[in-house]
Amino acid sequence: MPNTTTRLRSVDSYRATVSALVGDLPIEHLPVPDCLGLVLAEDVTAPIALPPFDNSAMDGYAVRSVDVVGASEENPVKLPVPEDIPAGRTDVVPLLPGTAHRIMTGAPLPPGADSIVQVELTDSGVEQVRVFAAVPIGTHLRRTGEDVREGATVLTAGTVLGPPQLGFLAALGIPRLPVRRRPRVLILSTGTELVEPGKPLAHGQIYESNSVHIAAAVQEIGGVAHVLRSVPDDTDALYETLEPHLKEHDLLITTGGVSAGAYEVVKDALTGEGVEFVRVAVQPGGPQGFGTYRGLPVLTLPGNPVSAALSFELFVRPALLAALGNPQIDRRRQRATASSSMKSPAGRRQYRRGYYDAGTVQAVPVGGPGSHLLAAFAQSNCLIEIPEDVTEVPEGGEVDLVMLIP
Ligand SMILES: Nc1nc2c(c(=O)[nH]1)N[C@H]1C(S)=C(S)[C@@H](COP(=O)(O)OP(=O)(O)OC[C@H]3O[C@@H](n4cnc5c(N)ncnc54)[C@H](O)[C@@H]3O)O[C@H]1N2
Ligand code: MOO
Repeated sequence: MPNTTTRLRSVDSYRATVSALVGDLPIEHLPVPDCLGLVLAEDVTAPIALPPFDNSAMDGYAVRSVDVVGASEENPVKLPVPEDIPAGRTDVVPLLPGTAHRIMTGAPLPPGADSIVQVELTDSGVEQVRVFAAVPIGTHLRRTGEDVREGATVLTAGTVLGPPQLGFLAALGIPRLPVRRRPRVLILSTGTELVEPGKPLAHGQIYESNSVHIAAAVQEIGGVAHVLRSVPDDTDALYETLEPHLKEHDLLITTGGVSAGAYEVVKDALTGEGVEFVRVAVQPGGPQGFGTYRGLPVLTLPGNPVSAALSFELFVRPALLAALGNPQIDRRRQRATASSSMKSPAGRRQYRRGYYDAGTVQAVPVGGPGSHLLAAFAQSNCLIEIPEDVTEVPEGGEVDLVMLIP
């Protein structure tokens, strides 16, 4: 009897299943430059103040403001210049009343000085200097702790580390950061018809593309992708290919071989080996599998390229982001009006590829619902989400979008 009674899992419950399978990644202390895109696992306090010492914001002369009162082009004030203080000078050279030290940007302010006269307002003298303008106290000074006080909490756990955060933490002299380890994801495509790009295609063969998409998507969220050579529809080939790699990874993602045909290599190889095959109420992306194969968490995605990509987007991406400690696991959403009508199967949440036009606030469906339409996906900037209980969206109807761009 045909198996038409398999219970469909809801999108939300399957998301939770995948997140629980992936779990949290362990915390490790990584060199700051290696942390781009990772997430702080603990709060960071400032080990030093920034700036760490009072210093000059300009190339010029450190003076006491009272010594240059009344200075002008016509009546310059002449001061002897006993010291030159380039940036990086570490000894302390106090300023005596009635003198000026030549000083460069970033050099420590000499005790006794309270202002900087920038070089453009002087004759640039070396032994002595003529100052052509008065400066109020505090001119062109950068004060200790003005940016950060020593001991202050400067970034909190959950902060995503981009270039500004990494540069700032380096400025504090912090060499390593507590972050959750990058997920190491093993990727295996299956299908006898698959050929590596660059090689000739025979009739009936296609280029393997799922692993390229999935690996890029893993890397985009901070993971490390390890792509295996694709395997034909042969369970022994699948076991042998996986065997050497089961230990050093956090997750295995396979694509293909999970539906109802005669050669379902992933289903055949992993049924009874800790992997459960289910159907999710989503289109594309219905046939899914999850479990643990010999200690390694596994997600088996359907082979159709858009189905595999959407499965990653809907289930794997949020799970990996959560595993990394990222508080922002969902894409930005947007309301829009549909530029044309769309049909959707009853009881399934459909994701159509779309183009969101911010000017007209319209969502334009790109291509049809078919899960082989790769060009349409590549030309999209959003997914149009059609809920389970909606079978038709009329032209001009309101839709929710999942934005694929920031
Ligand atoms: N009788 C039924 N047939 C199908 C059903 C079903 O319920 N009953 N479900 C359909 C749905 S929905 C999907 S999705 C696919 C999933 O099938 P598989 O996971 O077994 O995937 P394959 O059959 O191996 O491949 C499907 C399709 O995708 C191409 N493909 C596969 N891997 C790659 C790759 N790495 N790169 C590029 N393209 C790939 C493959 O050539 C096929 O065209 O099953 C439906 N059928
Ligand atoms: O549900 Mo399949 O994943 O449409 O293509």
